[in-house]
Amino acid sequence: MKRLDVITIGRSSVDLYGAQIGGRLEDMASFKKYIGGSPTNMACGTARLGLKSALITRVGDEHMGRFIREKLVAEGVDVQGVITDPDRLTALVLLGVRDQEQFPLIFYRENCADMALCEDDIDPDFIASARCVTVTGTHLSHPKTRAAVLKAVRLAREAGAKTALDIDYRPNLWGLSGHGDGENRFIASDAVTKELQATLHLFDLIVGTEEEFHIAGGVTETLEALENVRVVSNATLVCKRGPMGAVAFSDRIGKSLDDGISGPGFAVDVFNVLGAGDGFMSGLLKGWLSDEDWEKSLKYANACGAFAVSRHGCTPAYPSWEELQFFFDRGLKTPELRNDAELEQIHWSTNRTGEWPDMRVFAFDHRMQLEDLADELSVSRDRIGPFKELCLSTVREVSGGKEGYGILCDRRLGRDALYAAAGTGLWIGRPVELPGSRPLELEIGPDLGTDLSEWPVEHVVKVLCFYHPDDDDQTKANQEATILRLADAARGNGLEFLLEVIPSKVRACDDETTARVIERFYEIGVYPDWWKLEPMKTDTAWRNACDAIANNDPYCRGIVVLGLDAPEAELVESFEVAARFNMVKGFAVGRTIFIDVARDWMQGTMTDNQAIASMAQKYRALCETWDAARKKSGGAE
Ligand SMILES: Nc1ncnc2c1ncn2[C@@H]1O[C@H](COP(=O)(O)OP(=O)(O)OP(=O)(O)O)[C@@H](O)[C@H]1O
Ligand SMILES: O=C(O)C[C@@H](O)[C@H](O)C(=O)CO
Repeated sequence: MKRLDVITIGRSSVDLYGAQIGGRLEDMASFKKYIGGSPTNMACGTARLGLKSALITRVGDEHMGRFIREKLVAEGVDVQGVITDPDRLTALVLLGVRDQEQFPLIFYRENCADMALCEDDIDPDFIASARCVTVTGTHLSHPKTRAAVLKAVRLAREAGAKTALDIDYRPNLWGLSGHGDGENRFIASDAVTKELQATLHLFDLIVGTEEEFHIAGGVTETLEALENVRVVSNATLVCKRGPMGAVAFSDRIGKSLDDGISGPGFAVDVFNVLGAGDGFMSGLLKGWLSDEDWEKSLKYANACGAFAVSRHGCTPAYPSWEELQFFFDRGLKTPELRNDAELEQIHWSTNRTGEWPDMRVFAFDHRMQLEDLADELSVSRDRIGPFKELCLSTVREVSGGKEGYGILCDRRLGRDALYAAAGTGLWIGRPVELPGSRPLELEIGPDLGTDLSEWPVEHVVKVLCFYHPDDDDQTKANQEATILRLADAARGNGLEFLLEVIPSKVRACDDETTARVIERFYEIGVYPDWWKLEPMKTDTAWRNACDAIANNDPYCRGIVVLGLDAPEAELVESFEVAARFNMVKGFAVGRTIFIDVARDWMQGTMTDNQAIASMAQKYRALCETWDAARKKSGGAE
């Protein structure tokens, strides 16, 4: 049994995708940053479909190289074969969606890292660990990279693995056109045909568009080109036909393209054609390597290609396996897949990266309470920011760099702590509500989307709403509209969303109350990544709440229990009940940890180190209590 299903090999880049649609690249004002490059896209696309994938490439020893590596890891791609080149820069691609057909594109690949890939980079043991090696055409364009790729293919064949080629013809990358012509997909060239034909016998599967078979076959008539390829290769040939889907020829090429095994395309609205081929190949590999027949493999491939054309970006568009199944089961509802709310929710929640099975969150996003305290003590409110930095130091000391810890911190008073926490591995939630407001008002805005567009993607949008299902209709409608707008803005900016509800501050609650709140928010279309719920006293109340979430959003990340300034003994008791439910991932507690310390430190009767030590002791004790409660429950439900 081999460890890996597929190794893809070749180029990797950062795709800087124009955020505006329908304009010239000259006029793009902002760019979204994605991983890119055909084999990189395929490694990610196949991993999403559940294959064990790896990539062989080179990236630069800088931020963009690290971005590619980290993103691949997050997507579940094995990066053993991703080499950091000490001298060269990671490749970049700048591109835009001009219209449904055109995507002006500039390759920044002068002497780039992935073109330094060489034979020594190919480790025979690594190649032997995979069931398939997949190559894309660009790296056949240069003697050094070609030697590396062909070594990998040869080793794969010797080890009994399958081999696949996506012709992936980019004339610009064969030196046939200038910098301004990156999007050109076909320039006839005998030299390219010759290079390609010399390798085609090495593959079991060859995939290309009609134009790509034209370059491989050396003629611009598709059937004749396929025949020419068949002369030099026994591979199954899969010819992509855009909206018409694709056709596979396992042996003889017939008299018409329809004589092959045809897989029809899906009738979707075209938003962005670039990257469809890599999505297609991901689906095809999933089918082929799962021993599905060509009909089924083409169905996977065409669906993945359709997802790609109907969304922004290449890899961000590709579906997860759960999403693909859902699409096949439910069927196409609207040709604009990116506007299919049900599908988008599954896309978002099943492709979200990072795991948070344990959440030990120190919440110090309090604003009103700390301002009141400073005023009461007649000390400057300027002391609050530095105090929040001590809170952050406390978390870092207790976590010791381990996973499963986090903070809730605001920007208005806690900017330095908030910024310092980025990139440390902590989970970071950031509040947006106007403290104490009811009906809910937000501290950001009024144009939420613009405000959130400035947030780092690792910040989770946290909102606290004092909401009770028995509120009057006006209050409910008002609060729901605000939450809905916020949830949309968070999603639109690629940010996770945490919804905290505290019904008990409004009126009496029973075992159904929290579950009713949860049901209502799903009913209006709010799907929080996280729920922050107050401690409930009974198993029944927790079970009702967890069921309400599981029934509406099986992919929800989970719940954190809040503290409400409860004494430690009470928290311990509430943790024990909550920890019996697997959906509860941990706690987010604040004042129980910091309020006494804040008072002493602000008055000047406690040093920084004493403050950290005292808070660390309380926070650590809570972490231990949570861990013990979790362990005792045995993760029961
Ligand atoms: N308009 C469309 N409607 C539905 N599906 C499409 C459409 N265009 C492409 N696809 C799907 O994507 C597959 C690949 O598309 P295409 O032939 O454009 O690949 P490509 O040119 O290799 O893409 P890339 O831009 O990644 O190089 C098609 O075979 C089909 O399954
Ligand atoms: O190579 C391109 O056309 C641009 C890439 O950056 C993109 O990610 C891609 O490889 C699409 O096939």
